Amino acid sequence: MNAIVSDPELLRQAALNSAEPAVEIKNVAMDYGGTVLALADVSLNLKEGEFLSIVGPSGCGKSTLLKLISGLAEAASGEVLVRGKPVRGTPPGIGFMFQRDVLLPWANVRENIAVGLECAGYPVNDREKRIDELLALIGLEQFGAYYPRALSGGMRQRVALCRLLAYSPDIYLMDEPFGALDAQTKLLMGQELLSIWSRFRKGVVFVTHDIEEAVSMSDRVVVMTGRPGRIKSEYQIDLPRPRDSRNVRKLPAFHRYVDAIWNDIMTESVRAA
Ligand SMILES: Nc1ncnc2c1ncn2[C@@H]1O[C@H](COP(=O)(O)OP(=O)(O)OP(=O)(O)O)[C@@H](O)[C@H]1O
Repeated sequence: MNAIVSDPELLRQAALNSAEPAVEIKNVAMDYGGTVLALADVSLNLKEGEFLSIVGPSGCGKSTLLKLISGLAEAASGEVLVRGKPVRGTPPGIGFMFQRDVLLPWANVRENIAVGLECAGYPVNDREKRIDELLALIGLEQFGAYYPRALSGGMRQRVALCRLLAYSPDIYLMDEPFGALDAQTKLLMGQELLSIWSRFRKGVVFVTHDIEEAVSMSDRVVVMTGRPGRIKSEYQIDLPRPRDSRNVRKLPAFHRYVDAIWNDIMTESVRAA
C-alpha cells in the first residue's frame, strides 16, 4: 500500500526535483538603453519550492534579475520563462516585496492587507477572517486600524509581508526586504519569514547584501560578478530543515559557507575597484 506523503518538507524535496523549474533565465543580457550592460549571459533556474538567494557587489544586476522575472523589464537577448512560458508583462502568481514598504499611506493596516486579498480574488465574505489570521501570523493583531505613518519600519515591513501572503503568490520575489531594518529586527523578520515559508514552501528569489542572511535562509546561494552581472558561483546550502535562522548560525558548516561566499564577493569587489 502506498503511504500518503503529508510531510511538507518531503513534498518540497519532491517538488525541488520536479522536471520543470518555476523560473528559467537563459543566456540573458540586459541594458537600460545605454552602452553599459547591466547583465551579460546570465543563466539561472529557480526550482519549484526552492529558497534561492542572490548576492553580489552593488550594481551587479540583482534587482534587474527580479525585474526580468516579474516582467517589469525586458531582456536585450536571451529568454526568461516562468513555469515554461516566456515572460511578457507580469506573469500570474508573481509576488514582489521591496526594501521600502509600498503600503498605501491613506489606508489602514487591514485595508492594506485587503488589497492583497482582492488581487488574489479571495472571496469577499471571508476576507475579514483571513485578515485576522494574517495579522495573528505576524503578531500585529492590535494594529489593524493603524495607518502606516503610525508604525515602525519593522511593523510596516510586517504588514507588507502580510499583504504579500494575502496575495498568496506562486513565486515570491524579495528585493532586500529587510535591508532597511536594524540588525535585531532584521534577524527577527528573517526568522518569521522562514517559519512562515516552512508552511507554504513556494519558490523564493531573495536578493540581499547580507551573506549570513542568505546562507541562513536558503537552499542555494548564487553569487554574481561585478557589472556586467554574470553568475560567478553557486552554493547548495546543505544545512538541516526546518531551520531556525538564528540557531543555524552556530553550526560550523554555516561559517564555512559564509567564508567561501565572502571570498567570492571580495574578489569581485576588488576586481571592480
Ligand atoms: N532604471 C535604470 N536606468 C538606468 N540604469 C539602471 C536602471 N536601473 C538599474 N540601472 C543600472 O543597472 C545596473 C544594475 O542595477 P541593479 O539595481 O539591478 O543592481 P543591484 O545589484 O540590485 O544593485 P544594489 O545591490 O546596489 O541594489 C547598475 O549599474 C545600475 O546603475
